[in-house]
Amino acid sequence: MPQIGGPTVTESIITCRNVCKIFGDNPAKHLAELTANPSLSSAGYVHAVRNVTLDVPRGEMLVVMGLSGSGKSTLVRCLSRLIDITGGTVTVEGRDLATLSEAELIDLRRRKMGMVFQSFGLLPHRSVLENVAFPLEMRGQERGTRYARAREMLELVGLKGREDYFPRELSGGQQQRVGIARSLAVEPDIWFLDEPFSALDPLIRREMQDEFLRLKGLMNKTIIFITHDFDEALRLADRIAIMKDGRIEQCDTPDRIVLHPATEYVAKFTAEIDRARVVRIGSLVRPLTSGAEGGPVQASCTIRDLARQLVSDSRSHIPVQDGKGTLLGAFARQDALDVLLGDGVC
Ligand SMILES: Nc1ncnc2c1ncn2[C@@H]1O[C@H](COP(=O)(O)OP(=O)(O)OP(=O)(O)O)[C@@H](O)[C@H]1O
Repeated sequence: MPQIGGPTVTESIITCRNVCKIFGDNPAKHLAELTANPSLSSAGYVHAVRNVTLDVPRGEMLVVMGLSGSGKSTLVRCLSRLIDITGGTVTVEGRDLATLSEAELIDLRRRKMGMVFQSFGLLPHRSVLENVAFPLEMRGQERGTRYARAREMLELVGLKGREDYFPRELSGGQQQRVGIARSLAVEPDIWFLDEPFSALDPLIRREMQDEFLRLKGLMNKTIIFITHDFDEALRLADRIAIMKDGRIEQCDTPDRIVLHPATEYVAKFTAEIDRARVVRIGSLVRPLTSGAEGGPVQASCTIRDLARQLVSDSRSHIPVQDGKGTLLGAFARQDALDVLLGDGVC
């Protein structure tokens, strides 16, 4: 079955193997004892991340979702070693983060990673312009170049004219936009974004989403993005990882998450989604049947896009082609109608 909208390059930039993060007095000792005796009580400890195994291909937009407290922020902090993991391994471009010295880690973050977290982390005694230019200063860029780039980014996030303000003079949403501008300024290979748009008003939020999609398309960035907003996730994600109690319940394309939920929890979590808006025709493609004739439809269309045609087209099987006009197979009109009408999982 073809994957629609997924990354084209499959080399992993980040890999996690059995990653655990336990908060408490002596988490490493507790993990070792727990491994020897799984029925041991964990009273006094919080298992924020449990046995997460994950490969993030270069260029992927991975969206992490889950209820509050499910471990999203902790997992993302483990991926950049902002916090040390208790068990397992995290590698970035093949380098095990646990083996890096503090200096190597800082260098890796500076050259490769950008981060936007819920707390904005702005420097209070520097102006907005200086805040955005700060990571470029750390990279040794000369003043004129870094200020020009910072101004460009501030305009992008709608803060032109506020360059000389201090963070305390801005609203929460504006401060968040400064944080986003700062992370965009360095064009990192890997972006970690923890609910970056949550304080933005809907119009700016959509513009920022578009900007992310544009940059991602242009530069093959890897983006790991936490959100509570399913619409945002569906707009942005190549894959969505759904977390519960520190575990990843399912990590899959939006199509597969809604059509084939791996667990009851994922089915419940996604129950309210209008599947016809998410599922692309490409995910229903089967080998061509002899009955599939006539004009093909595009694999990238959602079922909602084709609703009108599905109702009036009398063909039982309709051919499907990709963006280059190559015939991929056909889909059964009844399968698409089932999704459109909210009946059963295909
Ligand atoms: N520094 C810490 N010390 C102790 N417990 C922590 C710490 N940081 C996180 N936790 C706990 O780990 C669990 C996962 O927290 P985390 O912040 O990763 O969840 P989340 O899914 O990102 O939540 P939210 O959506 O509310 O941001 C929670 O039970 C939280 O209380």
